[in-house]
Amino acid sequence: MSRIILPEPAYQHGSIDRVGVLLINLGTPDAPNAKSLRTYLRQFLSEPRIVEFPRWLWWLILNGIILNIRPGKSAKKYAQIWTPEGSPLKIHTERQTELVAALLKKQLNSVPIVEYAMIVGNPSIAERLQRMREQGCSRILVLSLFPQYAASSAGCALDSVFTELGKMRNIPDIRTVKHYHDDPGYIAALAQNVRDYWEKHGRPDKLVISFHGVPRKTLEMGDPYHCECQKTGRLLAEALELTNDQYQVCFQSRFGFSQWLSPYTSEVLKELGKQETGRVDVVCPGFVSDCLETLEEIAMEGKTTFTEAGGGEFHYIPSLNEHPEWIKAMRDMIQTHLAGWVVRQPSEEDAEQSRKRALELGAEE
Ligand SMILES: C=CC1=C(C)c2cc3[nH]c(cc4nc(cc5[nH]c(cc1n2)c(C)c5CCC(=O)O)C(CCC(=O)O)=C4C)c(C)c3C=C
Ligand SMILES: [Fe+2]
Ligand SMILES: [Fe+2]
Repeated sequence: MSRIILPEPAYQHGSIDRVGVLLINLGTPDAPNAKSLRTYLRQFLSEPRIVEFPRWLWWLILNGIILNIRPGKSAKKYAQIWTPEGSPLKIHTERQTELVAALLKKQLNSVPIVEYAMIVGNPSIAERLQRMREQGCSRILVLSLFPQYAASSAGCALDSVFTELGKMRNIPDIRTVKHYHDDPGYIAALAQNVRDYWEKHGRPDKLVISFHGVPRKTLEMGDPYHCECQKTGRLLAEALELTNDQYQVCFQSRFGFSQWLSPYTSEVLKELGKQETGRVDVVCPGFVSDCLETLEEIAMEGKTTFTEAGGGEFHYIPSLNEHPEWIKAMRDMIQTHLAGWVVRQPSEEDAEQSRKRALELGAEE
């Protein structure tokens, strides 16, 4: 396949040499209607890392069946979670970007340009990489907003970045963070978010820890996603000091008819309902922003499944969204991976720690 290497403005000696950070999330439709959903689903479901099927056969199924039925159905679901400012996924991703940029600015003396992009829809990875190059970014750190690596999520994000870099003449330095399912800052933020919720609303009989599913065959083909989800689940339960019978890891959002990772969240909730469990809380650590899959599939559909089967109270614990511990965890990961590219300045917290230490030392003398 031939590839066009794009022209660039003439090279300038002494031109600005900036560091950029690109956060990547999945993407969301532009509006909750069938037309926008058709565009979104066509792009999403044409990604070879999302649907691994013989191309010609998948083209027929996608265009002949799925794009005629799913856009209308999905649009109705999106309409239930849409806000006056737009799609929750986009709003949270935008806010996270602004907040982490502000924290980095406090701590680094060479301030990186922080942008976000979406694998599917807008703003696209191509557009944002181009914009970062125009702003003088010659070194770019890519952090995908999927803590657990799956070929269909973080893999897809990295693939799209590499495709765009492959078209550039003057390719920037690139660093990538492919996963952080066991990062201590991420786990501490998840645990704090759950504790905050329990402080306000009390505790459940069972904590259901639900992750987005993927086809089971991808596990057999070497995708680490299943193991990374299990590890996040275990570390979160340990941080919350839960015993084995107080939590359950499971997988949601099955698409199509093949076997996906199990147990399925819907079946777990039905079973807990049948056992007349007094209260179930569900948390979704794989989604750092609330989106269709958490707000509709879990908080609405999941609640109905559980209560109709005979269960008592159902609570959905919101995603990390703009939780300060999560923003700090992102900042720390970014700083770690920018090592050597930017110089760290002592933060307010560091200065405070030094003042305290000086006072303690004074008292000891
Ligand atoms: C968290 C990581 C995700 C993985 C892994 C993932 C795999 C995956 N998804 C589909 C099919 C669909 N997913 C849809 C929505 C959606 N998926 C994720 C995340 C992961 N997907 C998010 C964050 C969202 C919500 C986006 C939003 O706008 O709020 C959809 C579209 C909605 C619908 O019509 O149901 C589809 C389709 C597959 C096939 C797959 C792995 C093979
Ligand atoms: Fe998905
Ligand atoms: Fe779903």
